Amino acid sequence: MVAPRSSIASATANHPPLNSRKLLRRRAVLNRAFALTYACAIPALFYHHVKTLLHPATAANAVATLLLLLADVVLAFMWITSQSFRLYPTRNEEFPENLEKVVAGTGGFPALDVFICTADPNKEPPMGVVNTTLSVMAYEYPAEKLSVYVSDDGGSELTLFAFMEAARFASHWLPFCSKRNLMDRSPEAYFASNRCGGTEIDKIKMMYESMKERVKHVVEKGKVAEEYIIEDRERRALSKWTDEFTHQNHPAVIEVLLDNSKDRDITGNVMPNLIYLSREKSKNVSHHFKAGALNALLRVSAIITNAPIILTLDCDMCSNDPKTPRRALCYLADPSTNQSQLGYVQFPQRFQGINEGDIYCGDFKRLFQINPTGMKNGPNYYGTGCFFRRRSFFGAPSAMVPPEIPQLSPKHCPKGLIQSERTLALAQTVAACKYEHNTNWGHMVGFRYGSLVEDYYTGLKLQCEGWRSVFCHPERAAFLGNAPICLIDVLNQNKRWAIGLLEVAFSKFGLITYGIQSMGLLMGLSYAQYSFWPMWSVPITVYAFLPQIALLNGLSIFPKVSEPCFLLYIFLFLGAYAQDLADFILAGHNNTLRRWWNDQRMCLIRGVTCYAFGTIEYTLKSLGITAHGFNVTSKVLDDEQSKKYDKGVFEFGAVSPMFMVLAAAAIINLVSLVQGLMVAIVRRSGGGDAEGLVLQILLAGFGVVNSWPIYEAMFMRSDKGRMPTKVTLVSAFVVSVLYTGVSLA
Ligand SMILES: O=c1ccn([C@@H]2O[C@H](COP(=O)(O)OP(=O)(O)O[C@H]3O[C@H](CO)[C@@H](O)[C@H](O)[C@H]3O)[C@@H](O)[C@H]2O)c(=O)[nH]1
Ligand SMILES: [Mn+2]
Repeated sequence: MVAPRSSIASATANHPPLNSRKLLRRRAVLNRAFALTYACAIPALFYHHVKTLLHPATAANAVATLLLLLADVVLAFMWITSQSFRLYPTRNEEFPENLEKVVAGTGGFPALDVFICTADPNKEPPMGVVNTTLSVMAYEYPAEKLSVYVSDDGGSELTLFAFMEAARFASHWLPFCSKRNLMDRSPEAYFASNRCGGTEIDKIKMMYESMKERVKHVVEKGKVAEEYIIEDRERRALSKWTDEFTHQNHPAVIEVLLDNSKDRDITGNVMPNLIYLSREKSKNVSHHFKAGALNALLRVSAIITNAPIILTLDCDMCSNDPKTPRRALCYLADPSTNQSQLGYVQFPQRFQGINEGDIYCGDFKRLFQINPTGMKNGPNYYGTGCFFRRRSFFGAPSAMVPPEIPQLSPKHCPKGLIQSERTLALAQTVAACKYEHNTNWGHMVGFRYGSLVEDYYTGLKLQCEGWRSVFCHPERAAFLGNAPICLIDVLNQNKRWAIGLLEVAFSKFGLITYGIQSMGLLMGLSYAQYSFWPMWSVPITVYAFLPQIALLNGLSIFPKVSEPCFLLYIFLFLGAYAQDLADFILAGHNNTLRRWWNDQRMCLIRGVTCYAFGTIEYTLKSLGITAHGFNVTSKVLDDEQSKKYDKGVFEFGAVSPMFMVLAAAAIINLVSLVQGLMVAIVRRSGGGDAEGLVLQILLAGFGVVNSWPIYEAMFMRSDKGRMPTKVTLVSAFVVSVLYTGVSLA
């Protein structure tokens, strides 16, 4: 990529520009000035802590200061690493209208292989996967260059059946989309916007509904009934599901559902390839979750089409703009950028169906939209919505690591029909579960193994090898996915991320020194910010409990109002919050104050729940005590839950230890606020002063305001989503034990 100096457009004498990259100067200057000021305040805080530690008033004060010091060290570390996202804020722009002219000179559009992963027909309804698939098959891209591969880790005949139906429907749907020049090319999204009228629309809508009905029926029955099977080849494919076939133990299944060398849509036009793959599974062989699925896709697609460009998608990430591949090519096919180093183009994860206030921070704006604009060598990989150069999976830009057989090399040109016996037999071999034994797959080649966040880990390794990336963030979302709408699902997803990030943090590649050496200071810090992300649990937990317990005991642990350090605390707190708010508002897309407030609340909630529990689970796993897997997030939309979510009501309902800690934090903040205010009033009326308690009272007040939905769920609601009584009782008990324990000490 071009260096981020000022605005640089990619035009040369020979062709019009395809992209430009602009440094946001004013924002950069403001961020840098603020960073400098803040950086002076942090040592002052540590000076204050050390001074207190050297002359503590009581033993309790010494312990409290030590814990505060620990919390503040982590906060300072997080602050330093987060600056790496703020010093070079940039904005990229693409000019897809110029693309055709440019690629015409270089042999036309490159072939594109799309990978879609699904893992469980119960949590990921096949109709959802079908919609994602249809939306990308309908891309405005030469159909003879486009192949869509669906990986089914659930090994489910139900999913295969849904795709047989989808292949038939596609022959009507694709010409319908291009004739009407639709933007929404996922049928569900298109019909949901209620466009009725016109016999043609009614006809195709009926066709879609009847397909949906059949798939729904088959999924409900859990079996494909004979009457649903139309062609012989479908019967043959489905007959692979014998009694011995289970999702953990089965041979590889590869079905070419559409073949662009012969299949045509109803208007006689070529259709893209559509290939179903369920890699071989055996209980005794580790399959490396999604990374394993993607590597199987890399190999099988290499044998069949071997396109130089690859798009990876999660099963719920529908295309929302048919021109997206062209946008990605504005970078990947730009003759004026340094082609030999650009590894991937990442689009942000954006979501549909988020409620108005975004109560669970489903948007993850900082992670998916704000931070990537500031990463110097380009964003990390987010697992979905990312266009890769196939070559980037085979070693550094300058030193290719060849695969074990030449047919898998990115340089290889597959010959012959994609359905020839030889091709399919080789594809079957590379989809075998033992195929990777004694090869470089997962380590030097392909998506990387060893972390539950295979996306983050793979991006890190690619960038360490010298690949660069680009963040492409058009106004209209390129893809739209589903965010979980139930608090426990959100927390479990984030817990999985926390565990995966720690797996990277404590590997050789997670070391900050390694990152800095390979990618430079700022990129090293950016990646460190993420891999140590779960450490947020330390300061958040300390600040959620410690000052409050001290307040309950009338113990002052922060400076008095009249001391200069009081202002220091106020500046550090308000400064960080104000900057976060400014970043949020400037990022656009539903940037309301309310959303920001809910976003910061979720940070606090995650701090005492999933980050803390993720750290514990990671530790237990490292000690060999427990094991953990990839717990797929449910994409099923329960009607009642959706309604509640749309109203912005928090959903607790589950008896989870995470909720116990959360409830305990909420209770202790409330109780300590009340007690603190009473103590302050008593002291003042007795002629004394309560200046030393002011910061603690303010903090408890902040905790209480943030905990409002938790109090409601504990004391004011009677619906299924309220906090289970058991959780409330256990946490109240924990708080009283803490209180008595500390007051006795
Ligand atoms: O063994 C597995 C497990 C998962 N998946 C697929 O992986 C995708 C992501 O799974 P999901 O449960 O939706 O996880 P999220 O936490 O929502 O996903 C985020 O985090 C993951 C890493 O934990 C990344 O892989 C994703 O791209 C990223 O969107 C889905 O399409 C699954 O079907 C598989 O193919 N095989
Ligand atoms: Mn997901």
